[in-house]
Amino acid sequence: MQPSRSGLTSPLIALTRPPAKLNLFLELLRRREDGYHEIDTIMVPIDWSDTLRLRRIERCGINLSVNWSPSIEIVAARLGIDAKSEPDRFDQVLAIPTDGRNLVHQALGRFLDHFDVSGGFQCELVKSIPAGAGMGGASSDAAAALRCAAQLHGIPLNHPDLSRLASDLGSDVPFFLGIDGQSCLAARATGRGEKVAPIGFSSQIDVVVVFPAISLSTARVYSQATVPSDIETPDRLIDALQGGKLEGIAGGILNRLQGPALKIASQIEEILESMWRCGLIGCQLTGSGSACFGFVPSRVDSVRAAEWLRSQLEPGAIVTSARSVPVPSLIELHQSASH
Ligand SMILES: C[C@](O)(CO)[C@H](O)COP(=O)(O)OP(=O)(O)OC[C@H]1O[C@@H](n2ccc(N)nc2=O)[C@H](O)[C@@H]1O
Ligand SMILES: Nc1ncnc2c1ncn2[C@@H]1O[C@H](COP(=O)(O)OP(=O)(O)OP(=O)(O)O)[C@@H](O)[C@H]1O
Repeated sequence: MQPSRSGLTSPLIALTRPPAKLNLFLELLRRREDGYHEIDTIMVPIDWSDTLRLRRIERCGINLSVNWSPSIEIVAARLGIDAKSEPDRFDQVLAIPTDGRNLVHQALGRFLDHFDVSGGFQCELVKSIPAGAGMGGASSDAAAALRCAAQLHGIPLNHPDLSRLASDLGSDVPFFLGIDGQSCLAARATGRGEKVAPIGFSSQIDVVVVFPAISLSTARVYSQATVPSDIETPDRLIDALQGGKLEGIAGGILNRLQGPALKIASQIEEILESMWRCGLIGCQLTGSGSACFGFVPSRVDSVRAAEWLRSQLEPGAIVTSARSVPVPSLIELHQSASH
């Protein structure tokens, strides 16, 4: 803790903005005995992000608050969900737990146990990334919580135990944690997704992302999927990413979970059709869905395409222009105003 002007100590707040991810490529290699699938996936983080603030407290345990940005009412209105007439749908899409069901709560609990540190954490999470969207929001929040907790306790961010904790929390969490503190704009993940290797790639990618107001369960989508007999590799996509050629990137994408997700939620097909009609290229579902993305050549194009799609799809979907950013997200340290 840092001494304040009054001579008393004032707790530090760690602030970070956990990004969402898009799966540009996702192939299923094998179904394992433990129910997971061996996958080969290429992920890019994007600047559609949540905000997480963490501080140490003397009291044991975790105190987590979750709010939506700009507010739950505004997000619900954009999604066309009415809390009074559709309470179940409202809860399914917008209710985010603040207890041990939240991956941030689990991450911080495991951190406290594993490193056997005293006290607890107070955490404020502001959600912007939709849940059950295939954008890895919960996983990114969990990785951010682990990194902020380590930072506040003076544990090196490349401590190998953090990777183990991340992998135990979920298959997508290690990607957001970063590899040995290196920053990367794209990575290939194998195993069940926990073995992450950065891809040497320095350009930025501009996309439009549409969340169609449906939360899909990752386990359910995987359970409907079939491992193909002809397995594809992401080599063409990796070459195109390294060459910075948009047409090549759009031509190399694949998502083996798109078929099963569309079977569960056929309305995603209409969203993809609108995206193609709008002139986006390489339109595809991300992860286990329900969000979809398409590429554009520049930021100006993504803003323009997002505006047009918004006029067609909102309310009923959230349309956002986004750009690739590096993982892990930066951590800012601030002195808390009160203590
Ligand atoms: C779809 C992706 O987001 C693509 O990046 C990930 O593969 C999912 O990662 P995640 O949300 O972190 O998933 P986990 O929490 O590890 O697993 C949730 C459930 O999804 C299924 N699952 C997940 C990952 C994987 N490689 N194979 C699976 O079959 C399992 O039924 C598992 O019980
Ligand atoms: N921090 C969190 N943010 C959002 N959802 C959370 C969080 N912690 C737990 N959840 C629960 O997890 C589920 C969705 O998680 P998540 O947002 O990771 O799904 P997803 O976007 O489909 O991600 P993935 O790509 O990993 O499958 C919801 O049921 C939600 O209630």
